[in-house]
Amino acid sequence: MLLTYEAMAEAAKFATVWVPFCRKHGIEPRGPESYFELKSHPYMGRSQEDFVNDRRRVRRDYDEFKARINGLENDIRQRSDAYNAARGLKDGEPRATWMADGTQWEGTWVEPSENHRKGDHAGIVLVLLNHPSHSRQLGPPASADNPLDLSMVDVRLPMLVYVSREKRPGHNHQKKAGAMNALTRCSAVLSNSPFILNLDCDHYINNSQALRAGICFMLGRDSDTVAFVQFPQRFEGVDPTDLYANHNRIFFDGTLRALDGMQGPIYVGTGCLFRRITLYGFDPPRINVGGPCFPSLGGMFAKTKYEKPGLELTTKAAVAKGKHGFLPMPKKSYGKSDAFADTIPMASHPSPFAAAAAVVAEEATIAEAVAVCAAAYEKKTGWGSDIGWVYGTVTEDVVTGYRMHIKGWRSRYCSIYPHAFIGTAPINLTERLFQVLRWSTGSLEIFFSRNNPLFGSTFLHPLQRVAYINITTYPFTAIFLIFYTTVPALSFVTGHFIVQRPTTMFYVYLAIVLGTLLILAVLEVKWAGVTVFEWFRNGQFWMTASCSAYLAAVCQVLVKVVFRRDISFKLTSKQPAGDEKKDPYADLYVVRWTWLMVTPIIIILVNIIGSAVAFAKVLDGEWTHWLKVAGGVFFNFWVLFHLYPFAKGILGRHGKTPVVVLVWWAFTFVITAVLYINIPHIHGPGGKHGGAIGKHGAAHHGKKFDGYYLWP
Ligand SMILES: O=c1ccn([C@@H]2O[C@H](COP(=O)(O)OP(=O)(O)O[C@H]3O[C@H](CO)[C@@H](O)[C@H](O)[C@H]3O)[C@@H](O)[C@H]2O)c(=O)[nH]1
Ligand SMILES: [Mn+2]
Repeated sequence: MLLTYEAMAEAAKFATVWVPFCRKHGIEPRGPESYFELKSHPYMGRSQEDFVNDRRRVRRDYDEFKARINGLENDIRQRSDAYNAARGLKDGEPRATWMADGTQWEGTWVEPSENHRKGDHAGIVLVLLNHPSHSRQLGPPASADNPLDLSMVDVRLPMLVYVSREKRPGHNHQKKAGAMNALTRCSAVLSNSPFILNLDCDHYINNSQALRAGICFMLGRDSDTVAFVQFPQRFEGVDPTDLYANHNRIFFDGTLRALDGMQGPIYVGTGCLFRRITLYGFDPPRINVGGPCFPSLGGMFAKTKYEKPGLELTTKAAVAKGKHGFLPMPKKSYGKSDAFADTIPMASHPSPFAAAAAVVAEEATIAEAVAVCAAAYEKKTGWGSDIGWVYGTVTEDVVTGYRMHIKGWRSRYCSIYPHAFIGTAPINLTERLFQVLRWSTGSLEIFFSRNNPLFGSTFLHPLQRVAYINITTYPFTAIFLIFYTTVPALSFVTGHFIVQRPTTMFYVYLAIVLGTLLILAVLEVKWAGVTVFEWFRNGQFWMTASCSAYLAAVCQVLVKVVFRRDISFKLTSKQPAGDEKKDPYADLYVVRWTWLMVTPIIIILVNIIGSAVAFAKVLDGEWTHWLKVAGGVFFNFWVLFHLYPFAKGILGRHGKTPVVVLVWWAFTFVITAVLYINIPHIHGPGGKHGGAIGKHGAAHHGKKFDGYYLWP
């Protein structure tokens, strides 16, 4: 979109002031919006006058910059109208969108028309900021049109390029994975940096040292086997009590960190630093996937399989094979561009900086960059299967990292404070459920693909394989969970119990399961630094997601596997443009109905009704051993406790009042109990008076007292 391009152009212009200002005064965070919103006193410990003046000046520039951005949409429209009017367009002729320099925009037009609409437009590569020089470049001293004294500050800016890949109807553009692959080729031609940082569009850099921290894991001793460095995802804009566990603390601070002790964390799609050549399908120079916990276990495979592979162009073997001969895949799997293939040996040089000749973005280079973004570029190549981000699943991240791990590459986890990157998360229940539906569907898609971790190569650390099996099968927990959360409550209504009289084995089994859970909980809270409250939130949302989204994912993927139907998805909606000043969490209380909500609602009802019936049966004298019933009722309440955030969510604005959910639940409970007691035919003939009449009733009676246990 032209709007994106012009916004980037404005940002590039503002950066010439902002970046030197940040370097001069050590500003943190580097996002101007977050920086100017800081509550803490910004003057502390800084040489007063110079800083205050600079800050005031930059603040003004920033406000003007924001105003210009907000006006862009209008500017573009007016400018285009003027150009179109000057051209004397007739009715029905397409109304072009015009760039500021008086040329027609090659991408999507404000009024879409042929070749200029979403999914049907040319590829565009526009260089906003060119390569910086290799050496330091000091700025000018203060002057009339440049009030900041930058004579002691390096004013270089990194290269900045706008890329929009070609889109044509009838081509599968492979969503994000396809976008990343096009960008990878494009950047290879333009700059070919040996490392690639990947961030989602809803993320920003919050700690200017993040890149340096990540690179340490790539350049350190013995680090040449590290394929990528994954940072935990952190979010802002999440409601303070994190109703739907958007922060995902257990996953980021427990699971990912634990994986660091084996072969390394999985790739989660954003906040990840890649070694470029791993994306091209290269093998690691050595296999040393042991990690600190189980070195011998991981290292038992072919430790010396690769003695210094021919990664360097300069080795005799590589020279003998020729420039392209040493690629891990036949040259044609990389596509038609020779210019792109030529960049690969450079990127794989062990000391890339020594080898990198300064690339200059001139016309021929840019034409090549456009060519590698063509819609048909990947036809009959290895892109999306053996090279680059992997296609065929909506969670391209997990499978892309997996394919590196099975080659024997390692990955590292890098958590720093202040958080490296910050993104946004969907706080609306429906959005959140759909997000989890997408993740769980994607995971299952991997399980039912050629990338099933059961069959991955033996270079995969054994425990890492277990982790990958977990990551690709977890949605199946839905089936068991639905059973656990409904059958015990239903047993109260029907009077049939699965476990009639608990055996010793039953108790032993129960103790083992509970003990394991407890150990896990202690580990997670003590060692991952997750608070008990966050731990409960994670449990609560796990149950909500499992009985709704996971279940739907299982059904969806089974349909895909059996009927070969493709699954389509929409993006997680970004923060709504509502009145954020009034209530930043307004979206939390918006109720948007979806089928995903049906199962949790049924489970809530079943559990309330189950406990109410049990209660009524005791009151009624039908069951006399009420203490035994209490165990089962407690279990029902335990289920309800987990679904509390969900219940709050579906009540919308009413859910804002804390007790409202409980009032509803109590109401349902009482109504059910009263109905049960007063409508005799519900509980069978003669039930009210001890049920001595029918054979049927009596037969039940004896058993009921023993068996409220339902935990198989
Ligand atoms: O056609 C597409 C779709 C998505 N994206 C990018 O993908 C990102 C992730 O999409 P989002 O809607 O924000 O989904 P989330 O659920 O927040 O994403 C998480 O889960 C995804 C896997 O399902 C990963 O790809 C993401 O990196 C990870 O943050 C977006 O920011 C875009 O940058 C594209 O470039 N093209
Ligand atoms: Mn996102």
